[in-house]
Amino acid sequence: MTDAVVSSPRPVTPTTILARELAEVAELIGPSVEPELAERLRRVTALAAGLDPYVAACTSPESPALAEVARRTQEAPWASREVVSGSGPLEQEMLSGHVEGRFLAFLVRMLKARRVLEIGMFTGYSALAMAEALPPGGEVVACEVDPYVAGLAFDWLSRSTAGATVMIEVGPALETLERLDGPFDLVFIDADKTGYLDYYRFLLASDLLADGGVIAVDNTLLQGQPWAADPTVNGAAVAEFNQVVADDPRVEQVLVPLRDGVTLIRRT
Ligand SMILES: C[S@@+](CC[C@H](N)C(=O)[O-])C[C@H]1O[C@@H](n2cnc3c(N)ncnc32)[C@H](O)[C@@H]1O
Repeated sequence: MTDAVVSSPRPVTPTTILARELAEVAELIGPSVEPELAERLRRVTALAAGLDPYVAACTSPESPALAEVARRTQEAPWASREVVSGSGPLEQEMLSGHVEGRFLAFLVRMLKARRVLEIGMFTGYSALAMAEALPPGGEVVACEVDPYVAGLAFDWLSRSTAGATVMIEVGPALETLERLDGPFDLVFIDADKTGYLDYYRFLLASDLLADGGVIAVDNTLLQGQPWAADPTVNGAAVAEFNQVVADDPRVEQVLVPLRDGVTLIRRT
């Protein structure tokens, strides 16, 4: 692969964006600053920049199979790839990663889940993280609209025993949901942000979610856009989603400020 330039993911979470902003502010202010201000700037920058590495260091490591999916995703030539209608541009930053993967796996085990539904699979990292936590005979059904990434995920996941059990459904997720049979003990929503409300409403109106089942929704902090920036279309969609869920008397929910935010929702 000649055009693959391996680059580190850019900051896409409130904390990593904050760390980058603080480092840039320190750069702008320069060295000729009062010692106390310089020291405080150093402290807040260290606080923000050190959080994610510390959280990762205190979290169980990812499996070799997951590390492999992460590595291959980082090395894939996203920039040179044509956008497939409906999916939007795909980029390595979409991958949830080590800590969120362990979080999802923890949920699977805590719920004693047997069937898991993922809406938005990308290269398969979170699907594999959840599949690894399932008991024998359990299954992950993973929806993905983009045939290119679905193909990558199929190839990469089939290299591990747990990954080979992931059932990949290619197509717009809402159409897939209409023909799936429930119930699922855990549903992870991580696809197009403008579709979140449709997925949520469909899940609550159908029998796809098991009694006591949990919906986990990714990116509900969306880089801080709902409260701290002019929101993009996706930011506005997530802000509306969060408000609808917060106002919905049928459910209880908690927004966990993990990475870019994960909201856990269950019927009351
Ligand atoms: C943020 S990525 C998912 C990341 C993945 N869950 C992980 O942790 O690695 C979002 C994915 O949703 C897919 N997607 C977008 N719109 C979709 C739709 N309508 N139906 C199914 N998948 C969709 C995109 O193609 C993309 O691969």
